[in-house]
Amino acid sequence: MGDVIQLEKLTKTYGSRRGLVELDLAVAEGEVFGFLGPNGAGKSTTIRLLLDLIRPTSGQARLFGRDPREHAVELHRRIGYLAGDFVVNPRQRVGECLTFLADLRGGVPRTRIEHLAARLDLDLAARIKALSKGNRQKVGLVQAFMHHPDLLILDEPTSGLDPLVQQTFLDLVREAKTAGQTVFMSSHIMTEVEAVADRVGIIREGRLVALDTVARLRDHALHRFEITFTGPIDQASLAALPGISDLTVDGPTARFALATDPNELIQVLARHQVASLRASEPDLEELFFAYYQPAEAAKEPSRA
Ligand SMILES: Nc1ncnc2c1ncn2[C@@H]1O[C@H](COP(=O)(O)OP(=O)(O)OP(=O)(O)O)[C@@H](O)[C@H]1O
Repeated sequence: MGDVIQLEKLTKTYGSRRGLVELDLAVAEGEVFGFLGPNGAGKSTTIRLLLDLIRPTSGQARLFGRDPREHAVELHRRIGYLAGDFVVNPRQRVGECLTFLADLRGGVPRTRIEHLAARLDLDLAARIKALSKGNRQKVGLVQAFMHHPDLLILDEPTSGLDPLVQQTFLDLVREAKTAGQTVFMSSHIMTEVEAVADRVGIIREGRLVALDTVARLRDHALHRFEITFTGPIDQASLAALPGISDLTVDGPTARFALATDPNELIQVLARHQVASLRASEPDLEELFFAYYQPAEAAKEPSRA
């Protein structure tokens, strides 16, 4: 399988302002890629460059091996795009608007639109201007998914959606993946991306600061432990464990976080009597926030 998205040293400056700095990235066919970062990190800039809505200052983007500028019409037919600031004619009814957008893409069976609208609990008869932000976002989702595009590019797709509809959205992404479609979605929420993405890129201040599979990120994330001993606690052995942080001892109970695998911890525990042990799921949100810190703070050694 080839790469659907290839970015080479993609750079965008807005006057003297940084937008995106030398982004190298490849997204494979059939992959769900989560593009994470705080507000102003450069996610929308990347997406607009991909779609040739803005032009790079230097570097290049390729979609399906083609230049988005030279092959815009052909490429846009293969893409479902949800803009971060999705806007449509407010005077239209939802159904009218979606039929119009479907016709622009060569037609979509009415049943497909009805099916997606029903799953997202979207009223096709409502006027766009009467819709809440969340319901407008649903219109954006239907138009992005309805024509079964080879590539879905979704900028903050769950923005404004209630939790139930967010779950339906995640189901749609899983179904797209099963059907072999490629998904590139931006977000500032780790948990939603973690639930569906194969790989995650974290962008901060225009630069890619982490790129890995969700599985490997999870391996590197902090595991929190709470261990109650029956005898005295050997605090020195615990404190000497590689990757340990936040160690506190409260009577017979020690609490700490571990950024490595637990093998050495197990060796320490084997020398003691343990009454109970609790380990929490690795917290990717914490890892993510470690990458989120502003550049100065990030120079401090990070637990992640
Ligand atoms: N048209 C523009 N003119 C000037 N600066 C811009 C423009 N668009 C974006 N920027 C700047 O580029 C940087 C990246 O913005 P971008 O919108 O790509 O971030 P983002 O990660 O999508 O954030 P958000 O979630 O807030 O949309 C920010 O500093 C932003 O102020």
